[in-house]
Amino acid sequence: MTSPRHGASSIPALELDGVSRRYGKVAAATSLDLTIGAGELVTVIGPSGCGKSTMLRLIAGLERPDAGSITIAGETAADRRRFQQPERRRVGLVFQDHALFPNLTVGKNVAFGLNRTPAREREKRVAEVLELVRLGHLAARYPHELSGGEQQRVALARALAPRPAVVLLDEPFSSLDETLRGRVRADVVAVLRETGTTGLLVTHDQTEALSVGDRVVVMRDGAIEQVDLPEKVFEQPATRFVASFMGDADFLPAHVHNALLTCEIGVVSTVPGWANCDVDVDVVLRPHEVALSPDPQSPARVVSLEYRGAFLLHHIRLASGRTLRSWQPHQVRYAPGTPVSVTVAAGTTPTLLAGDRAVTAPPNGTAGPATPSSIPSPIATTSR
Ligand SMILES: Nc1ncnc2c1ncn2[C@@H]1O[C@H](COP(=O)(O)OP(=O)(O)OP(=O)(O)O)[C@@H](O)[C@H]1O
Repeated sequence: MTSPRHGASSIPALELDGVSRRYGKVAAATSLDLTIGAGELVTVIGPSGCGKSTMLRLIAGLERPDAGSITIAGETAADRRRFQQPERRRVGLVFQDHALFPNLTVGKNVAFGLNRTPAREREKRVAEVLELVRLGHLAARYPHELSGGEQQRVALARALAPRPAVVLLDEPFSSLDETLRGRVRADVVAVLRETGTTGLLVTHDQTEALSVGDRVVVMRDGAIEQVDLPEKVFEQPATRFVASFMGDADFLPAHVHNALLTCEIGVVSTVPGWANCDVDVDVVLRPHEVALSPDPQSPARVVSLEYRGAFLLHHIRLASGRTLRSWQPHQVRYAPGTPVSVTVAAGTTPTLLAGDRAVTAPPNGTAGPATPSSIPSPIATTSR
């Protein structure tokens, strides 16, 4: 979703500038740079231990950065000299485990962060945010009398009540079962969007990261690998790691010569700006970009099938022994052992890698700008 957000102001809701944090030998955050506009919803994803929670804890003021600065709605929250305590930061928190006070009613839980607000105004605000999450009728209940999804909506209401500049959500849906998860996610995202709230949401789920975020932050080993629109992160990954982490990806050694990208399965595409070069790269191919057709002459073989519900993932071994994966619809099922010709699907604009980084110009810089042009129609590229 990339809809423009109302309530947007020109002051970023959040700015991280060179933020670093170590725990002994572990670099949990390394020179993080990130600017989030008011009203934006940004998702953060990366392998376990890559520093996602550390980033949120630094923003919330639960950790001090070793270096760099954090600015929330134009106010310095942390830098070399200053450190604002968590309760003074305009940040709301929503965790996986809801973290509601069990001995307080829903209404009192939501009122908790409003202790400096006059009583009448506090009551009004509690009623308002509970209405927003459609739980006004449950204000007198205790947390244990609510479902998991309702508890998470209360946690969101509590986070929103003091009108924070940014809400940090740390895997807010991961304790919910699959069915409930989708519903609660839709509810929470709708509330964030309706209220124009800026959000930073950590998730382990790639589909969630891509579908919920206006932009996606991909982290690895304490550093940000890429911050981009969801479609860019998926279709134009900046690194080999992002390509393989955000969805299935296979890599084949390839060569660009006279603006033609070729690899073991034949001509992949043209690369217009690479006219004068002769370079080795790797090409990234995702299963939906790999087309198959039975061909008794081909040395490529289907080695196994994986039923993925919406499609059948075919694992193919090429003549070199390298493997590729190809999505096929249900009615197409090539049994293991079937010889198949392998081509790149029409319209594919593949990512090229030099080493571990994506390149859009020849690595040696000898030619002009270059993005592989998509293939207008299938090119006969039987793997031999
Ligand atoms: N208080 C701490 N003391 C020492 N090491 C820590 C501390 N907190 C985090 N770490 C380490 O810092 C690194 C980043 O941890 P962090 O919890 O931020 O990762 P994460 O991406 O949120 O992981 P997960 O997805 O598993 O929750 C890890 O190596 C972790 O072991």
